[in-house]
Amino acid sequence: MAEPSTLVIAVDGPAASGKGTIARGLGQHFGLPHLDTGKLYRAVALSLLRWGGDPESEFAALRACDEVSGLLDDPELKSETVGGIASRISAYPAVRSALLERQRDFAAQPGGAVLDGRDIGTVIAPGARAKLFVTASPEERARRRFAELTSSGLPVHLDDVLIDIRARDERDSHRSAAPLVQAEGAMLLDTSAMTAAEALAEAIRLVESTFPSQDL
Ligand SMILES: Nc1ncnc2c1ncn2[C@@H]1O[C@H](COP(=O)(O)OP(=O)(O)OP(=O)(O)O)[C@@H](O)[C@H]1O
Ligand SMILES: Nc1ccn([C@@H]2O[C@H](COP(=O)(O)O)[C@@H](O)[C@H]2O)c(=O)n1
Repeated sequence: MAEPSTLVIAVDGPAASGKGTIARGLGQHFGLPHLDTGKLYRAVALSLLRWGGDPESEFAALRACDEVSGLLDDPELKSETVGGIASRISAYPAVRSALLERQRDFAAQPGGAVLDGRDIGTVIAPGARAKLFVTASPEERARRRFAELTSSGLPVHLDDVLIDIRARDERDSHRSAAPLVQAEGAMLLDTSAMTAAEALAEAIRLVESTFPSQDL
């Protein structure tokens, strides 16, 4: 199989499904730059939080988009508070439009790129060569998020994490602007019963299945 010269890989899926781990691994495997697009929405949320803007105001959230670049490496991006606000402000069409060009430019790099998020295969890079929709049961995703948060020393309860995961799924899947759906042509990867290494190996296999066969 010949590896295509331009390889854009779109990885979408719900919260804590493991899409970021897979997308990062695909980037390393295929030598492609990777963008976690959730960070952009989290940065808008963090900017809003620090400035004291109202997450209920689309106008305030749009203003917060100006501050994204300086916040992308901030450790507070990972907090559940920021993630919750991100899932609210990401429903605003004005916020999605403000972040669109940056993501499309990343996807258009020579050679290709890997992007993960909620609307990569539907809106950002609908022409991507390989599209994956990564999922896992809400209970398994809650366990993974719980383990991640507790290992960072954050005191959380598993039940609360599950409630949060379900609320996030509901908001991300039912908003009118770029809802989370399996894109046309996206290959489903359910990682519920897989280790992270098994999930990456399967993702690599699925991406390689889209390569053109080389004539011998
Ligand atoms: N197959 C797996 N089995 C167990 N744990 C996993 C697996 N895949 C990822 N994880 C762990 O689950 C947590 C969430 O994974 P990851 O950050 O990749 O998910 P995500 O879908 O990108 O999350 P989000 O975008 O909502 O932040 C991480 O701690 C990661 O190490
Ligand atoms: N392409 C994307 C990426 C993310 N979002 C929203 O941001 C929230 C945080 O994302 P994480 O992947 O870091 O959990 C998420 O809940 C989505 O609402 C988005 O809309 N589109």
